Amino acid sequence: MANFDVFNGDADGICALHQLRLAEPRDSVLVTGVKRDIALLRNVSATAGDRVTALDISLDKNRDALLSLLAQGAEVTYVDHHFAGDIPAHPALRAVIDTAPGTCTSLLVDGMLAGRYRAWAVAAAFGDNQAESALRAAAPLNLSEVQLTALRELGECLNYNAYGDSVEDLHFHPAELYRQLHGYADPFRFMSEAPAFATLKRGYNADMGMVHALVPPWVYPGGAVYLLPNLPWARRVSGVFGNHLAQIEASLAHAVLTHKPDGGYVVSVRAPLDNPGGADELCRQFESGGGRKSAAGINHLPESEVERFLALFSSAFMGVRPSCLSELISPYGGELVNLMAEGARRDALLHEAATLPALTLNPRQLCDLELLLNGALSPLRGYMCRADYQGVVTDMRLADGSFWPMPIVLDVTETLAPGSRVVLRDSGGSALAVLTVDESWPADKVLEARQVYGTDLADHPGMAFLHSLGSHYAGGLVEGLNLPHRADFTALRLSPGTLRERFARAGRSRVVAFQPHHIMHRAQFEFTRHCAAENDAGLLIQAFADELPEPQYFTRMRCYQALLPYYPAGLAELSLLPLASRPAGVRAVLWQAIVARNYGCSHFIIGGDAGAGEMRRGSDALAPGQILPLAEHFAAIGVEAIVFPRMVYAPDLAQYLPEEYLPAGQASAVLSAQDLRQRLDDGREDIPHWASFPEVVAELHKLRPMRMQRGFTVFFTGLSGAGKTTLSQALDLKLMELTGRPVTLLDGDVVRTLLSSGLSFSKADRDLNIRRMGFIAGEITRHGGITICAPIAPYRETRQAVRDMISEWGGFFEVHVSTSLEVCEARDPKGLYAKARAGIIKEFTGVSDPYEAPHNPEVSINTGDVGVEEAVARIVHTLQAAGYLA
Ligand SMILES: Nc1ncnc2c1ncn2[C@@H]1O[C@H](COP(=O)(O)OS(=O)(=O)O)[C@@H](OP(=O)(O)O)[C@H]1O
Ligand SMILES: Nc1ncnc2c1ncn2[C@@H]1O[C@H](COP(=O)(O)OP(=O)(O)O)[C@@H](O)[C@H]1O
Repeated sequence: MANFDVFNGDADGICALHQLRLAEPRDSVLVTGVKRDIALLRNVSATAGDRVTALDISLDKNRDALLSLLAQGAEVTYVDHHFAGDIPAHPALRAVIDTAPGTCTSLLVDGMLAGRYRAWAVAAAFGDNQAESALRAAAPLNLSEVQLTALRELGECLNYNAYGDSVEDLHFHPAELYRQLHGYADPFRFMSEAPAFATLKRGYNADMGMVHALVPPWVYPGGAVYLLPNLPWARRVSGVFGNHLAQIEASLAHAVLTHKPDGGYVVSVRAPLDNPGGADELCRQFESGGGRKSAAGINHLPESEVERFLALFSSAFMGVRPSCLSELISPYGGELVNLMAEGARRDALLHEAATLPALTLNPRQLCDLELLLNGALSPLRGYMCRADYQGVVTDMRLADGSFWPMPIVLDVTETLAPGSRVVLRDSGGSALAVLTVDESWPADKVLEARQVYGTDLADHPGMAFLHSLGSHYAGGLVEGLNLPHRADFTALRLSPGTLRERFARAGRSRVVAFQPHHIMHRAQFEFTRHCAAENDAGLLIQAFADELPEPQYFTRMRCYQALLPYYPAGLAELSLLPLASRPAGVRAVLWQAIVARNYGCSHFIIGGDAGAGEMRRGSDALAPGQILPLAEHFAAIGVEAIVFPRMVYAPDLAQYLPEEYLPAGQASAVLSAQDLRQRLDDGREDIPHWASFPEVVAELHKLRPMRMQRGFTVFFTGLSGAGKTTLSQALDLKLMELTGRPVTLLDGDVVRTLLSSGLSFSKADRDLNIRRMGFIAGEITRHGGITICAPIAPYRETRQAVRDMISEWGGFFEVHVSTSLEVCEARDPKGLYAKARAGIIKEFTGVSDPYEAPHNPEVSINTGDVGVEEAVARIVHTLQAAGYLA
């Protein structure tokens, strides 16, 4: 005779079995699964005389299997509180089924056991979101508040463990969790002693932290529908989250849609706690739906059924709810400017544009124009005229007295006639806008550098920026014809209008802006999430899209995209910001805050970008003493400033926090950008999860593969006849032997006959020759290839330029073939030295032209002393030591 204990994997199923087996111990086969796995009886192969106990799984969903077990002669005890339909009458079936909203299976078992082990039933009732029933059942136990709270926590944690798409998502297989429980008759001892409980509690807190600031994408008068991403934490918390919502807003119904790994959604529905009914009816209208009156779910809701579900949900729960109108921050100056011409006006302008003089905008000017056209620079309606410009430069005020920190003018190379009209084009010739010139004047860059960029220094980046501008400025109104054409990440190029609409639809009244220039790691993620939660706000990540499309840019964007699913669903929006940044310290920050406001943001995070060194704090983004005056200016802008603190990770607390809040004695950890780079270079997988997300690290690995997979260039330099060609050819063969990768050999002679034919041996031509070679080597290195260059390359400065160009993409190894002039001349393999000495060849390196030996080459080889094999071995060794060869 065999025993089978079949039970739902949630708190109610596990506790019900635990109570029963404490009272009536029995060796049994355990049959269970994730909470949604309710058709469990079919997994039981019992025969005559076997005893089957089924707990907390709907009889209706197990009807066929039950009938077949009974037909086999098994004896079945069935205890449950879910929809049962007709209960079969059979002498071998003992059914204790009650579908009343206030009960649960553990309470039914508790009734069967006359209250023995009641505390477990209380925990289960809490876990099943039946707090009132739990308290009623607990009354005779005379528990303290602390004990009641503990039982609630126990129920919630046990219940939480059961949610997931499959048992892989769970912390414990429910059968294993039951076994862990089994040693404890006293739930309080279980909580204080069992490591399993500590694990669940930690997991629960971490997962609930993720949903803390969720905002529902669908809101109805009677309830709200939330969306969770396709990630294990989301699958784990989906059901518990429903209970949590039910408790915090008892008058409303809630549904949580969780993306499933293979498409579609798992759905949890909770009826309002104040009026518990209707959840099961709603869910049963879908093929895989079922449950109880107050809490029900759908195992698989296909994408195509979402609309139908939303319609049924909103009509099932028609309660009255105060409408939550969005009170998004207004645009700066009150109104969102839209400079795009439409309809007949646009047609007329397009027609006129064909006849107008044109200005072709550079990438920076394109960014400025795009922000003007889409309203991000509201209330500006064009480029500033002189009075506005001067007010802004000297006093941060427009002519009308309103605050504005950054000059926005069109820089040109000569004065434009007032009243004239100019068409602004992109480099492809598309007409973007028509400017009516109001004023044009010569730029006073010295004044602007001092006032706006706070500098007189020639090498200040602000000065370089100003010098990149034309010598004159023009101001005047702009009418838009086309937004600058952008081919990359088009779905992320959202205008202020579009974003405002999205925020309003989501019922947002507050939005925090974060404008990163660099990759966001865990510290940035945690702080931004925290800011949004603390301010009951959404988050807008405004990724700067102002650089030329370098590979780093694409990596950056892909990293932001990879990060998004980690935010609670609906919390964060990612959008590209076509803002050409200015190295103007405080003024730049203030300007960017105005732009953020126009995009709908009420809060603005200052600093926090993970730059070349370590993560920059808000205070590091600005010079000391600049933070305080900011407050006043932010007040003028109407946006709340949040200064990014130095975030540290506290391993013992398993969380990030600002360093200043780190409790005394707590250890802290920070992974510096340098350390991260080093680990990436070494191909190490051990980048801690607290430092960055694996998806982000994977993107970085793509951009910066480990050295072994990266391209490199071996650059020989030395006199004619020194042995460059001989060594490079031998190295070429060796590298192919060792790596199996193709190698490109660019010999001085060969390059001169093909790429640089016609070039002389003057200094200028030699430089050009080497730069060409360097460019090609750089391209090959960039794409992960191996290149060997073997020119004379007599000038140090040129070799350094090539080194700089190539090191950006991969390894650069300078090999000085230092064979002496005497030896080279004695060899004179091509008879060139003889000709040079005879004056037949002019400007011959070493004889009548200079050779600047390298100061710090990676390798130095004098082929007068060192044989070819030994020389190649030395180079290979250097490449290995640097990690580029195995
Ligand atoms: N005036 C003069 N000076 C130096 N070399 C001369 C000159 N005229 C011709 N040659 C031949 O050109 C080869 C050097 O070309 P490179 O392109 O390597 O020279 S450079 O790096 O641009 O200085 C060099 O090849 P190698 O002997 O292999 O070095 C010479 O064969
Ligand atoms: N150890 C050595 N390494 C390289 N070349 C050597 C060595 N010993 C003698 N030679 C000879 O020196 C000459 C070097 O010429 P080459 O490789 O064309 O020099 P480069 O390319 O620097 O002008 C060849 O004739 C080569 O056979």
